[in-house]
Amino acid sequence: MQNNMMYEHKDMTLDMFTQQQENIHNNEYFIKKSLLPQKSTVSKGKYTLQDFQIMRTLGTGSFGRVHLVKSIHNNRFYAIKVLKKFKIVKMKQIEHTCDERRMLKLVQHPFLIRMWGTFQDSKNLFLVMDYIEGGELFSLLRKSHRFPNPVAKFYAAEVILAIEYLHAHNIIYRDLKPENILLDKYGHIKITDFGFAKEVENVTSTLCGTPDYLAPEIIQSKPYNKSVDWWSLGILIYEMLAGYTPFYDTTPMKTYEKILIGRVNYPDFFVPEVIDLLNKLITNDLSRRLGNLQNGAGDIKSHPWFLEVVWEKLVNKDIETPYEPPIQGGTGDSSLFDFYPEEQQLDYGIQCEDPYEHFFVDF
Ligand SMILES: Nc1ncnc2c1ncn2[C@@H]1O[C@H](COP(=O)(O)OP(=O)(O)OP(=O)(O)O)[C@@H](O)[C@H]1O
Repeated sequence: MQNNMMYEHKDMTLDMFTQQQENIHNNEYFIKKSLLPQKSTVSKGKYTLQDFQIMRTLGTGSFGRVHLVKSIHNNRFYAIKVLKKFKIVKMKQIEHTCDERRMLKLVQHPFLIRMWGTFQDSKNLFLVMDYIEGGELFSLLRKSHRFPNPVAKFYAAEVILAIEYLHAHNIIYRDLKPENILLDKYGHIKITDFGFAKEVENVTSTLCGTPDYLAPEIIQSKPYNKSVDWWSLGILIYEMLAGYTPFYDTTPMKTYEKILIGRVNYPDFFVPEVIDLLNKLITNDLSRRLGNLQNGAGDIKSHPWFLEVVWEKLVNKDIETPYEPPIQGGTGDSSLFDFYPEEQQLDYGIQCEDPYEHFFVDF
C-alpha cells in the first residue's frame, strides 16, 4: 500500500479540466501591463531539428515527451520538450501552451529552468531547455522515503525563492510538486514545466493542477490567486517530511473531499515549528494563509522553521546543498532519470498539411 500511495500523483496532472476549460476560459483576467522583463535572449526560428541529435526520453507528459539531445554544433546537451499539436488542441490547451512558451522565454531566476528557443514542424512543438542532469526531486524522495528536517527545509527554501520571484512578476505557477522540481549537478533545484503557469493581474479560476496538491478554492471553482502556490508549498513540505501527501486517498474524488474537510494529521516526528508553519499554509482560510497576507512571502521566510536560512546566500547558491547527485558518466549522463519506453517511430520533422498552424504562430 505504501508503494502505491507513493507513486499516486505522478502523471495525474491533466485528468480533470477538459469539460470546464471552455466555460471558465473567459473568467481569466489578464494583466494589462506585463511585469515580466520584455527582453529575452530567446528568438524565434533560432533552432531546427537538424541542430540536434535526439537521444533517450527523460520524461513523458500528457502531450508528448522530453528528450535528452546533443547539439551538433557545440556538442552540449539540452533537454527538448516535444508537444504533439493534435493532443494540445484536443485537450483545449492551446492557450496554456502558448503561455508556457511566453513565460519560459522571459523568466530568469537561478531556481527556474532556462529555455533557449522553440521551433515546430507540421505535427509537433519543440522547446529547447537546459538539461538538468540530477533527476527529479520526486525520484530522490521515493528512494529516500522521506527527508530529514534540514533537507526538506533546504529544498523548501529554494522553492520559496522561485515562487516569490514568479509572484513578483504576477505569475501563478499552479503545478508545484516533486515531479516538477529537478536537481542540478550540485543539488540545487530547478523548477520545470510551466504548462500551467499563468500571468494574472489579480484572480483567475481555471481548474488545473494535480489532485493531491490542489487548494480548496480551486476545487470549489472559486476565483483564486497566487496563494494557491503557498497551499501547494505546504503540501510539498509535508510530503518531503512524511513521504506521502496529507490528503492522499485512492481516487481523486476522495482526495478532494479530504482537502475540503482540511483535517491534517501530523506524524510524531514533525517538529513543532513545521507543524505551526504547515497549519498556516494548509488552511482554507485565505485571510490566515501565510504568503497571502500583507508581507507576502516575507511572512513565510521569517517563520521560525526557517530561522537558520540565510536567504541572500541561498539565492546566490552560496550554501552547501544537502545532496550532490551522483553523476558518474559526466555531462550528458542520464542515469538518474527513470526509464521510459521509446517510441518505435518518431514523427518529428515530417512536413505535411498542418491544420493547427494558426494556433501556434509564436513557436
Ligand atoms: N530541462 C530538463 N532537464 C531534464 N529533465 C527534464 C527537463 N524538463 C523536463 N524534464 C523531465 O521530463 C519530465 C516531464 O516534463 P514536463 O513536466 O515539463 O512535461 P509535461 O508534458 O508538461 O508533463 P505533465 O503533463 O505531467 O505536466 C519531467 O518531470 C522531468 O523528469
